[in-house]
Amino acid sequence: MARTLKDLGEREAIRRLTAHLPAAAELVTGPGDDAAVARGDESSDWVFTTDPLIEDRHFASDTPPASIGHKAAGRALSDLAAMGADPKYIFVNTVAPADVPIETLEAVCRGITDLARTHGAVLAGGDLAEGDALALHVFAVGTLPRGSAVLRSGARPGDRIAVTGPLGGSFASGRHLNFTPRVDEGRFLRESGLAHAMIDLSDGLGTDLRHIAAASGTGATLFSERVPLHAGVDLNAALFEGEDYELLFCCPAEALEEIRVGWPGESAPVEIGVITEERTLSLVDASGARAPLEDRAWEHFRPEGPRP
Ligand SMILES: Nc1ncnc2c1ncn2[C@@H]1O[C@H](COP(=O)(O)OP(=O)(O)O)[C@@H](O)[C@H]1O
Ligand SMILES: Cc1ncc(C[n+]2csc(CCOP(=O)(O)OP(=O)(O)O)c2C)c(N)n1
Ligand SMILES: [Mg+2]
Repeated sequence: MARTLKDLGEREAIRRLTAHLPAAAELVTGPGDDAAVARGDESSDWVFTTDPLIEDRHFASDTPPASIGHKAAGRALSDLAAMGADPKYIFVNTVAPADVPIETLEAVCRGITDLARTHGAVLAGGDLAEGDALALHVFAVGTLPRGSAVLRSGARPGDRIAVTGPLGGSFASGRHLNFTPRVDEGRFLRESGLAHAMIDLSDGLGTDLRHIAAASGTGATLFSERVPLHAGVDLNAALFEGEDYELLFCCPAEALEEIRVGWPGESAPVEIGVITEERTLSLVDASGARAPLEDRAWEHFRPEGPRP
């Protein structure tokens, strides 16, 4: 019997789709990171990413159009931030049913361009096509000095794990629609040269830390009482709900103070754990008790997964 996406889940399906792709000389980082990195001129690299935003999957149908645009652009900018890139260009393919008012799409577009401008990017093009539900497919292009992208794969045993802000409750609070992508923070971490690895938290800390550990060939320990939580949410929300769009990065313990001193954001990053040589993921609570970190964050095609 044919195996469907529902049988495999999003992560296994992506693994299969990307398993045997041919390499290209100028492509420094292909599938597997928050964005791809390609050689530009002798002093710079290009960074590319794409993300869909689909009605009833990523936003409810009654969402204000400007918020839809903000979120669509914010997700792609967050991926560029996770590489430490300077955003440059955004493209958007808009898919919409025929009865959508033009004013709605104009407001979506304003949501995109307002956020893009804040982060130094411009809307450079796209396409418009008819479809059954509103969907925005955003492509974002950034740049950074040659060889300086912060990858998922650079974490080393002993590195401290830190996040740029509180987690959990993104969907219930509406933060998934109006978050600020951590572009300035990502750029600062890249410029500092102090971060060994970085990822943006879209699927949930539990899964996204797993991506860092897998790419780096390490494990990780999280200290549960250190994970910063948004008001009114518990640790499980922070670990498994997703859509926080904060950055998680790994750096040597002694780098944390220097990072805090130069930090461009409002609140300093919070140290929540440590990278381990042993390739397992675990949670240590206030009493020192250790438990395995469950593997059950957000995944497309998995209706039994945690849904808000
Ligand atoms: N259908 C696909 N074909 C090729 N590469 C893919 C596909 N889907 C995802 N990828 C790649 O797999 C990696 C993980 O994807 P995803 O989980 O969507 O990343 P993110 O959470 O950062 O948006 C990325 O590097 C992405 O480019
Ligand atoms: C209507 C609706 N249902 C559910 C959610 C919750 N949700 C949708 S996608 C997602 C995770 C992140 O999205 P994904 O497409 O996996 O982004 P990526 O990891 O590829 O950046 C979550 C928690 C939502 N935001 N809106
Ligand atoms: Mg995802």
